[in-house]
Amino acid sequence: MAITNAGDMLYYLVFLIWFITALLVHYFMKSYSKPHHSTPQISNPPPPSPPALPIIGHLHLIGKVLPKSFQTLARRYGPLMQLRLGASTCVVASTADVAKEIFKNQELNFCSRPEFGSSEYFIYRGSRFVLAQYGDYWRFMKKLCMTRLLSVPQLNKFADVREEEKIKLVESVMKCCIQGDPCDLTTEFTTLTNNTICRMAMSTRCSGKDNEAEEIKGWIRTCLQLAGKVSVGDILGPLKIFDFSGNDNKLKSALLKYDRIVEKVLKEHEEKAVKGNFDPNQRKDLMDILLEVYNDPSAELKLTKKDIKSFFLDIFMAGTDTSSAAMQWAMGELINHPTAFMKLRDEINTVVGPNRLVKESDIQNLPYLRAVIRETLRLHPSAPLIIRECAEDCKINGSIVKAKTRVLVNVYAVMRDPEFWAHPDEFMPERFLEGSGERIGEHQMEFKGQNFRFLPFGSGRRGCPGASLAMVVMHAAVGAMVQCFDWKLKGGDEKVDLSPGPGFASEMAHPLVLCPVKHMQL
Ligand code: HEM
Repeated sequence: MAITNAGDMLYYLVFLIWFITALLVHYFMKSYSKPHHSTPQISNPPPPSPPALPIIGHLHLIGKVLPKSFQTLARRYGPLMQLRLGASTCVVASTADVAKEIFKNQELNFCSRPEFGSSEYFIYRGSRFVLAQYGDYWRFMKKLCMTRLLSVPQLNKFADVREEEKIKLVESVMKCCIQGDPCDLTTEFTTLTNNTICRMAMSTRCSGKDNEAEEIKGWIRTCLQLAGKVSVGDILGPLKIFDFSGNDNKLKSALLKYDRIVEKVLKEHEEKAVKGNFDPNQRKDLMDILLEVYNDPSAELKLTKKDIKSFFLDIFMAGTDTSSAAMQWAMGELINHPTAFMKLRDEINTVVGPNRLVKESDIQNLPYLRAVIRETLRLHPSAPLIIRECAEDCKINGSIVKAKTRVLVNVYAVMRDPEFWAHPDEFMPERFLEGSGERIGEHQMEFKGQNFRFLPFGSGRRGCPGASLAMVVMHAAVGAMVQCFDWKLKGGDEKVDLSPGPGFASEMAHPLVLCPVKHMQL
């Protein structure tokens, strides 16, 4: 990592001094307190663990792509292993059988998420639905998501909004074709998902003339980036209170700015409702629905405005980059597999014809498109490490997992397990087609975690409530990109670089910039 300024330099110097001192203190304490007799046999052993170093634990064994590093370690230490990354300990699950134990057989024991990274510094602490403990607040919000906010009838009411945003995406790429410019698909897909969620959530767009929405998008992006950096705090343990890098403070200030703008949009929605400007036939956006619940004296739980603002931050953070990353991977894989690309285009041509754009209602008649999206999510899950917390001591795979342990289900490893998947590292959409010989689950196209080999959206009560929305947006957008354009690589590259980026998420290491060539006239 390059040190770029004096602040960074000071930070690294202080960190180094702390690190060396702590290492020495740890060594001395250990050698003085070493027992002289061998420790008795433990009847309930913890999960197996690689040999650890003082202070840093297993950090030295971890490469920059976390799910891949964990997959490599699991081959040696088994499907359930314990790792210590600096000050934080976690248990990593890496096979479908162990995932089933966690997500199904012992579901209630693993229904909470731990506080991690930035959560202590969030101004919305206590209101975060994504990080909520399994309890009344989480149950209330989840029910609201499934029955109203992200339910299929509510999604259907906004089909026209998604159609408009998809057309804007096609027009924007077409503009690159006409001008002969390369097209940054990373930005295009992120704009699509941001705008779609923003319009469905609070009837504003995140680009063009709408400055409020543009600002919200900017602050959310900053929050996402800083939240990732602040997770390093987990590794520093108690020393994170010193906030050497200043990221915690930057995150707090970005969140306050986000809070101010969303508060303003909230007021506008309230005024509209009070003035009676609200047309009863007009569809309600998510903010209208949440305000209705906020004002409902008979609601099971009293929502606060902080809960509402926090919910929007959660769905932006959980829903935009995840969907955008999956679409980038799908395009990258398709371009590197021209036979699959042409097979998909032929299917769209046959079902949709040459005179109109593929739309959401076509998806059910496009099995190969559905197989392409599923195969993309199998190879490149946007949330490769699903984080849960164990409520009470329990036994899994012959080992004891202690209460309050963080458990990471490495769905990246599960979905590339050679025991269950033929040629697990190959992009082969055909495996998801009926009669392929590779049985996925009850239904060949199942994607909500009912079988425990295919888990892109997690599983059980805590599974992703945005899966249906993500699926319709991704199918329609990738379908349109294949239907309308041929894609050339920049500067003589032969293949799209499909290296994964660093960290927890599974984004591409480099932005996906390609040269589109018009194939279909709209
Ligand atoms: C390709 C796109 C997406 C992927 C791969 C994805 C994946 C996931 C995964 C793996 C989880 C954890 C599930 C578990 O613990 O079992 C999750 C949780 C969640 N996702 Fe998604 N997601 C996507 C899109 C979305 C969208 C579009 C939204 C909302 C608009 C959303 C909202 C959420 C929320 C609120 C949670 C937390 C649920 C809870 O804790 O109860 N996600 N997602």
